[in-house]
Amino acid sequence: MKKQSLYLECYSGISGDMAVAALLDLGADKEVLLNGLKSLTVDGYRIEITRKIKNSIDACDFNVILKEDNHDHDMDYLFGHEKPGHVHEDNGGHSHDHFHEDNDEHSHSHLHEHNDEHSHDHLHEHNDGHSHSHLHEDNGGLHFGHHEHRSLADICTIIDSSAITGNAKNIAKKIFYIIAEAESKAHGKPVEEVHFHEVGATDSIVDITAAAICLDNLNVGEVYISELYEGRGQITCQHGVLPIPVPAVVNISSQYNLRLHLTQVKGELVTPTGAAIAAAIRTKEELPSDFTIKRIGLGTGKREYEHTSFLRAMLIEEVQPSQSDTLSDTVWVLNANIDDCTGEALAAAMEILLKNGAKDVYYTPIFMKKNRPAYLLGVICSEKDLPFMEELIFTHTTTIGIRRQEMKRTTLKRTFETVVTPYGEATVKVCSYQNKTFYYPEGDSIRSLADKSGLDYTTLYSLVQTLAGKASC
Ligand SMILES: O=C([S-])c1cc(C(=O)S)c[n+]([C@@H]2O[C@H](COP(=O)(O)O)[C@@H](O)[C@H]2O)c1
Ligand code: NI
Repeated sequence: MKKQSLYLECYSGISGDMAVAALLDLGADKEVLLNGLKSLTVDGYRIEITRKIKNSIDACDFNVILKEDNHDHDMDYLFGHEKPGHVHEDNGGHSHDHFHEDNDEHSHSHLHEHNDEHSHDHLHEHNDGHSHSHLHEDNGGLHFGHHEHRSLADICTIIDSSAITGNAKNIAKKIFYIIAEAESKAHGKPVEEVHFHEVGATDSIVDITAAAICLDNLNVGEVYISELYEGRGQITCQHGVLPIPVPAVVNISSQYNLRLHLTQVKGELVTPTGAAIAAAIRTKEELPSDFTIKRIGLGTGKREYEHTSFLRAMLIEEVQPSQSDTLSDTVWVLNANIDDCTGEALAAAMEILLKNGAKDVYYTPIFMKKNRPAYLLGVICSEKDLPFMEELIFTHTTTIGIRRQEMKRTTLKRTFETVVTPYGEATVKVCSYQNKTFYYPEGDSIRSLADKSGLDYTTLYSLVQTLAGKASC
């Protein structure tokens, strides 16, 4: 039986904890996850898996609750900020979420909007006195109290010495490698010298390993990821104030060709860990045009936004091509309004464009500025041919500007058949749609039969169409 595929719909962004929660909700085995995490040589935390209602939508919530004395977070605490999505447990043993609603004046969220009247200046004060780089300078550089400075090699050792499956280990290490690569680029250090703070802390190791265990456990075939919806503004982390998307997210998106979609939401919707998970697990870029949804999982984030924020994971089954009459793809449409080119030159340009791969070329008579009768040139082409088509238009017409637009296209699948008539052979295009079959004789074929036979085009067209229909019965 064909494996089901995973589709992650990141319309509220993606973070490590959202990914784990969505995969658990999708059916990943909780016991396998908890046993796998227990085998990691990291401690000072506990896991909480609960349900949460967000804007009346029920979703799964995955929480890594750090014990107060966990050294990884000494400095976060001192700075008064947190990694997104994780809570500290105070000495009294009860946890408190640092991600309160915006209107909570005691909010300790490290998400800092400069135009937000509830901003917390104490986060900035540290910028003056301390470097916030998460990179550890070995000689005389700044150290963050008892913060652990884990390198990629340290983290790989932790993962390798755990009891999780080989595949889960590889996924977890790949995610960390992608983050290390992005951090290395952001801070100008070789990958081996990147020392993680926030993203190497206990909760990140747990989030990333948990995502890897869950994905492995779901045993999916392909993995599709939607565009990553990202917010805007600035965020304060150990580096100080960073623009959103943060450098690590931008680097990962660029390196792994993840599509970002910028929204008007204030705040960080895509974290480096979330982007790295997306980059590491995606196996195919284009979501199949036809699929059925077998199961849905929703994972919440910890931050509160106006929109209902969750990561939606779906187990999907592609509808096999034979079951569908149509194909879906993307084409580009180029346009230029031309008022100063001769008809002869325009005809030649059309021929050149068609000869060089344009799917279609057309002219529409228009009236344009200054009451000028003119032509609108339209060229349909594939993405790969786009630069060459533009070159040909600039070279062979007088236009000095070309508009372009990407368009989704649905086409009927077609086959070509040869029909034998008393006057020679003709080619017929055959398409099926909703249980009906259509026969479209090729125009050039009919014209050549008309030339040979002396019969008119319409008579020959219906003859060929009838013969094609009969032949297929
Ligand atoms: O600590 C590191 S390495 C770090 C680097 C960057 C860069 O963009 S560079 C950003 N951040 C921010 O820290 C938190 C935690 O991210 P997780 O992926 O671990 O959830 C987040 O706000 C990042 O933007 C940290
Ligand atoms: Ni960084």
